[in-house]
Amino acid sequence: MSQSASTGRLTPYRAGWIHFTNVAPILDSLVLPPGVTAITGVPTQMNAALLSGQVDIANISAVEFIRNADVLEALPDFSVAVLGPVYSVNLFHTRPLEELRRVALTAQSAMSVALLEVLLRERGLSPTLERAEGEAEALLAQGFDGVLRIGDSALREWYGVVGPLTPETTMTGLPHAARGITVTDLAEEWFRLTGHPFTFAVWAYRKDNPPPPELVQAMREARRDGIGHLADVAERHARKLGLPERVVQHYLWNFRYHLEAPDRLGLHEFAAKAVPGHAPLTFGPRPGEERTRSSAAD
Ligand SMILES: C=C(O[C@@H]1C=C(C(=O)O)C=C[C@H]1O)C(=O)O
Repeated sequence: MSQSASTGRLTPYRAGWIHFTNVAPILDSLVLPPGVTAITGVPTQMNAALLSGQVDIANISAVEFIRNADVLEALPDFSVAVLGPVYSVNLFHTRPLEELRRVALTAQSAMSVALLEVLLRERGLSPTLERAEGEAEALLAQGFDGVLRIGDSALREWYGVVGPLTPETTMTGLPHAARGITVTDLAEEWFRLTGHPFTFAVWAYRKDNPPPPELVQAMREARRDGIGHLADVAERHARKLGLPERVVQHYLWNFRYHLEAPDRLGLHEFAAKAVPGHAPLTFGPRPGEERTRSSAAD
C-alpha cells in the first residue's frame, strides 16, 4: 500500500515474482499489504513485465538490472546468490567444454545465458548457441552436445543424472558426471574463476516508483520466517518437486538472500565483464535508513 500524504488515497502497487523453489524461503509466507497484488512467472517473463511497466517490482535476472541500471534501482538487502555451486543453473554436456559445438539455451533465463557467455569467452570458446526447450537428456539425444537449464527442472534433472544420495553421501559428495553426461554448475565455475559469490537475482523497481515500505517490511518478515523454518519449507517443496527432503534442504540453505558485501562484489564483477559501460548500480536505502536517505549509488 502506498499512501499519498496529500490525499491519503491508496495507490495500487504490483509485484511480479519468479516463484522458483529458490525463493520459497522469502515468498512462501509473504503476506502482501493491502493495495499490493502479485503475479508470477519465469525470469524472462518477470524481466519483461518490470521493464514494460506491467509490474512495479520484481525479482529479476541480475543482468537485466545491470543492463537497465539507468532506470532501475534494487532493494539493498535482497538477493538470490550463492558462493560456489547453485545446483539449479546447469550445463549438461556430453563432450568436454572445449569441444562443445552446439549448445541449447532456455528462453526462460537471461542470467544464466549471460553467465554462460562470460564463462565461454573467458576460456576462448565459441560454440553455436541456440534456443531450444525441453529436457536436457532429450535434447542431448537430438544432437546438441550441451544444454543449459535453470530452476526447478534443472535441479530435478541434475539430481536425476548424478543422484541418488545414499545414507553416506551428501550433495557435495555427488559426482559431476554419470551415464556419459557431465553437469557443469555455472555458479561453481564462476567461483573458480573469481572466488566471489554469484548473484542471480535482485529485487528491482523503477527509480521513480519505489515499493511502499510496508511491502519491504513484509518481505523481510517473510524471509526471517522462511529461513527460521527452512526444514518445513524444504519438506513442502521436496514433495512438490519429487526430490528427497535432504536434497531440497541443502539446496535452500546454500542460498544467500541478503545481498551482502560479497554478493555485491560478485554482482559488480559480473557487471564489468558482461555489460561493460553500464550505468552505476543503485540500491534503495538500507533497513533503518529509509527516512534519512532516498537512494545510494554503490
Ligand atoms: C539460481 C536460479 O536463479 C534464477 C535464475 C534467473 C535467470 O537465469 O535469469 C533469474 C532469477 C533467479 O532467481 C535458478 O532459478 O536456478
